[in-house]
Amino acid sequence: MAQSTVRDFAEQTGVPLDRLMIQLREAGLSCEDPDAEFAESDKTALLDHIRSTHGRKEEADEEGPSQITLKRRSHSQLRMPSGGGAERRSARGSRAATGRTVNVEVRKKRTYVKRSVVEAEAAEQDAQVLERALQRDLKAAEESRRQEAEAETERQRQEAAEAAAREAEAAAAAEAGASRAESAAEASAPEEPEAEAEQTVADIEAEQQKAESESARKKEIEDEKERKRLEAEAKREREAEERAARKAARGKGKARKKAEAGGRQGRRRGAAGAASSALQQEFEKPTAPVVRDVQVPETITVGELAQRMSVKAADLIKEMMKQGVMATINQAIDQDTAVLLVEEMGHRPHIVREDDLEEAVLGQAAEPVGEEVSRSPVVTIMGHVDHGKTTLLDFIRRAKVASGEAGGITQHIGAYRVNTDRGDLTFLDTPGHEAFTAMRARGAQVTDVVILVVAADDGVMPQTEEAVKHARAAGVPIVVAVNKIDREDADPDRVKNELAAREVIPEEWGGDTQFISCSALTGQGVEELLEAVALQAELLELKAVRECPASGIVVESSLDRGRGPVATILVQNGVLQQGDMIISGTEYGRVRALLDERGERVKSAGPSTPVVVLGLSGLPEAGDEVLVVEDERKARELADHRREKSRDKRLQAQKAARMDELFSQMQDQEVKTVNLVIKGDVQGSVEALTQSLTNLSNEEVRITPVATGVGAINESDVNLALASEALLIGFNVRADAKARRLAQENEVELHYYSIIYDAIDQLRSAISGMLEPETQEQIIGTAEVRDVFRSSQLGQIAGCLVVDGVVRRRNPIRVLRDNVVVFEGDLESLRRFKDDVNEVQSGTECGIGVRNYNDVRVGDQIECYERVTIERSL
Ligand SMILES: Nc1nc2c(ncn2[C@@H]2O[C@H](COP(=O)(O)OP(=O)(O)OP(=O)(O)O)[C@@H](O)[C@H]2O)c(=O)[nH]1
Repeated sequence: MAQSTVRDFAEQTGVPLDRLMIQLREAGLSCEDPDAEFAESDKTALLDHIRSTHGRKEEADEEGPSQITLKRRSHSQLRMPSGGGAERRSARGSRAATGRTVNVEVRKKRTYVKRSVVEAEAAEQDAQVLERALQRDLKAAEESRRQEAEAETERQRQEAAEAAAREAEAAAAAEAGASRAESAAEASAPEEPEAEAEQTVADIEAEQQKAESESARKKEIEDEKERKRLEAEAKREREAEERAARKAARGKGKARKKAEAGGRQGRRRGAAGAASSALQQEFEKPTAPVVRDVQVPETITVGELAQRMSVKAADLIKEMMKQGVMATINQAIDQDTAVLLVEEMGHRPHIVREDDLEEAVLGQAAEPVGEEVSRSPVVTIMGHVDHGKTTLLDFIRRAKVASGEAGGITQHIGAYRVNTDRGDLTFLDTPGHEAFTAMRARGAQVTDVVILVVAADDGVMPQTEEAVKHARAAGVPIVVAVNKIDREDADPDRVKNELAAREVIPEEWGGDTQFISCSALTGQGVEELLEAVALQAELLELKAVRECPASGIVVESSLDRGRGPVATILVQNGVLQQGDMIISGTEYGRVRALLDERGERVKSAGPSTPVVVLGLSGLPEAGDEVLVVEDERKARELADHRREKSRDKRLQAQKAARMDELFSQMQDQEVKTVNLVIKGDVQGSVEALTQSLTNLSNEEVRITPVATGVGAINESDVNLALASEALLIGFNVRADAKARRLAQENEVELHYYSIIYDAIDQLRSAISGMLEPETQEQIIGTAEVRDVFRSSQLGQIAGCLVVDGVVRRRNPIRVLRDNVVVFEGDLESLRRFKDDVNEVQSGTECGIGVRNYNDVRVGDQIECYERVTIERSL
């Protein structure tokens, strides 16, 4: 505490200095110099003195009165003139005849206080002030002393701790040293007393260390407690902060959303609110359009494409609408459309090939490399229905196929290898009916030569023409078999003429097509036909690679109850072995057995050999490529990949179809839909039937196959037919017991067919019933207006001559002027002379009154017509 003088103290307290000096002197303190230091001891003494003198002074004052009060009273009279307010104002005045006299009494009081008392009071006040000041000062001094003492204690404690640490270190060092010294001590015994002395010192030091370490340990515990407390506190604070931050973030999020919305609106409306300005602070607006590299796979959903371009799906959909494409966010679009859209939106599309896995798995198999060897030709027989295709093949392979077929028509592709004198020929027996167009087209793709069968008695028919087109499109040479030459009405030249008209020119006429007259029934000319085919094949120099993984084409597939999926495969390259792992479309499997066209087991099949394969996981599609792969894992991988791809594509097609439907329905609400569920024995038949039935669709009736499949009709087919209100068609298949029961319960009709014509005809007639009957107008008579009369009763009457047909009173009419209809309505009256008649024949004059029309003129024509309702059929 800073030192102060007596004068300072007097100034601080406001007590006059001389009084303070008196007080000090009275307290017995020798204070002559007011600028001398006012020590604490002096202050204490002064305080004691003040406290002690306080009571004594009061006692001393008790001697004699401390004050005297003097009182004086004086009287006087005032004379006041009479009247006026003075009288009233005088409270004590007496009334006189001439004036008034007022007695005035004045009282004075004066108090005298003893000087010593006043001084004592002042001294008392000062003493009180001094007492308070001294108390305050002394208390402050004491407090500072206490603080100093505490600081000192703390310092000492710290020093002790430091010393303890030093000691501990020294002890550790000493211990290390002691172990070293121990051996030395053992060697030098005379040093023992010194060692003892050291021991004593060491004991004391150890005692000290112990005490110190004890205190240090306590301190550590305290520190630990403190640390934990601080940590807990910090944790609480952190959590509180986090909570606050989260809350703030939520608030900000909302604010940002609002800001974004505001920003958007702002941009749209051109108004910038506070929110949009916040947005601008957060994001820097790009100075140039951002061009992105966008990977475009084979199929992609609209949403995903938008994401890859970093645009909003809604914007992309808008762009698509501009391009005339309607799509939803989850709809898959094809690669071409996606590329177009990416370009339209100013980005760079990169087409992603999804065949990498195909290449990796199939490798060499896809592209056969190796020494090429000659192979036998694959021949397809085509022609119009009933022109003798099956009979011809039957003759060639000497087996009765035609007689075993339902309705005498070949229902699906069969592949047969036939040994002839001119080597092996592989025949694909394609049916002649138009329904099998798709299969024929597929057959032509694997075909080297086409035998076009034309019945000599029938000539070129629609399917003959179609076969020519398919062969031409596939670039396959044709050999014409002019069949049924044994028939009396056979006219081979007619066939030549008709085909020449379709640019199939016979060799003898300077063309390049061999025409062979034959009879499939008698076998006449069949040898020549085969020779011609062999010759044609020779010209083609057909080759195949034998030493490579086998590959081929699925000709047909069906589900066999005992053997599972069965596929007829035409091997094109390599040699297919039993035990090979093959993949075909989305199916794969190890070849369990190979069967030839006679149903006999074979171990292998080389190029141009048709073979039945057992062991696939499912039914491949006719026309699918078959490839041998290294192992099952790869085959499975690839099959899965393809399945996924095909599912995507199917999804895409389905969605597109729905959209189409939607739009067409919007355009025309009157369209009737016939849904079909078609099941068949083999894939080819189902496909063909589906196609030909779908082709029956027209503007008014749409035929939609909702489901197709191979195998018996089961419960789920019936359920599907129920749900989609579909006709259930079984082609060469029947419903199983459960399905039959379900169908019966729900009155679902089952339509079984084994001849494709029947299915088509029946559906056609069913659909015909659904067509709206057509109403046609037929003009039944015309009359010319020769004169016009007016009748008071009937109004205007036109005198006419019926020039054509008959005019009937009940039929509607039209009035034509210069062949332009001027009125349409009914007849009011039809008269012949004065009689009303119902009809007037041609060449007869009559009077005609037209209802609600009085402007018939001479030269007009009155046309009488009737409306006829015509039932329609397809
Ligand atoms: N006279 C005579 N009849 C024949 C000849 N070839 C076929 N036919 C008869 O013609 C009819 C039809 O013969 P198919 O072999 O079934 O005719 P297709 O072209 O195979 O008929 P689809 O399988 O329905 O396409 C049968 O009755 C045969 O007997 C022939 O060369 N001469």
